[in-house]
Amino acid sequence: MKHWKNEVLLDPFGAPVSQDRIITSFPKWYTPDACLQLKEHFHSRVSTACQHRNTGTAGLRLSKVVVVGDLYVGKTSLIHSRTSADFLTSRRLCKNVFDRDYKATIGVDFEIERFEIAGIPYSLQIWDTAGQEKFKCIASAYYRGAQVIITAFDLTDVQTLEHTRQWLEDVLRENEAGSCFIFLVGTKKDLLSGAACEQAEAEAVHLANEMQAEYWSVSAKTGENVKAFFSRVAALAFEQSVLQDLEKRPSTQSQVGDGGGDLIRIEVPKTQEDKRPPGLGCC
Ligand SMILES: Nc1nc2c(ncn2[C@@H]2O[C@H](COP(=O)(O)OP(=O)(O)OP(=O)(O)O)[C@@H](O)[C@H]2O)c(=O)[nH]1
Ligand SMILES: [Mg+2]
Repeated sequence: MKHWKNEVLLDPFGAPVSQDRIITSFPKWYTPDACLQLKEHFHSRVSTACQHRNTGTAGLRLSKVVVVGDLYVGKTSLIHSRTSADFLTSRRLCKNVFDRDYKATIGVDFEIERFEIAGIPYSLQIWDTAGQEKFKCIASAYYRGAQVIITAFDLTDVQTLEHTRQWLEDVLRENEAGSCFIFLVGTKKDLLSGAACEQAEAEAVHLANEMQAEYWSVSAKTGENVKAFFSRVAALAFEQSVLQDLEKRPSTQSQVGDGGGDLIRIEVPKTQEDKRPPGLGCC
């Protein structure tokens, strides 16, 4: 059983999240050719636990997301971007401001992104790392305890795609094998179209399968797929957290109830299939 090393509990009575961070149904993948899970609904045990407000500490926890990739690929812009057709005025995912000029990240930075998933508050702690070689040793000190790894590359620069393999290896070295959800994200989709875009995506999907990663193409400039992508990340991480919380309860039987009145008891299956880390080979 994995316990997230950076586990931090949040105030359950924080301010409500904005409407667009409310996730009620399981968000879909970008392409079925490179996705972590092809299902369209939350796991039945997770749905039941959410309905009965019996998600344990999962709803109070921060899940760590580490974003890596070459310099200038657009990691910071992706983290801060939200859907908007206006590059200048688009509200950022976390900060609600936008700066079109390049400002290299120095070492690391992080943002907390709050969601409400199936009625339960849930937060991602998104670590934005520097792509510049000279900051690598600082950034790598923060790789440990990642539940999600996002390896980003620039769709217009094939070299940055080739480097994602090394970035992933570096993060995986600091984490338990098979314990992380891995995403490969092609950025700056607005700069490519037609055959060039299809070609870049095909190469990325191929690599994503080798990396056992889920593939997404996004644009921080137009906001295309940004919200859908982070919703997908949040939902997968949330579901895994709830399932782990249910599993780590004292017996193999979990109580599902609202803390008062009658309780329904459900069997928590303990099959090999059930224990497999959901980040790998689920398609
Ligand atoms: N056209 C376009 N430009 C983008 C997009 N995303 C980022 N950029 C630009 O790409 C440049 C680099 O973006 P950053 O987000 O700072 O890149 P980074 O990966 O964080 O770079 P480091 O912090 O040095 O590792 C900036 O000038 C952004 O405005 C995008 O979706 N489309
Ligand atoms: Mg940056």
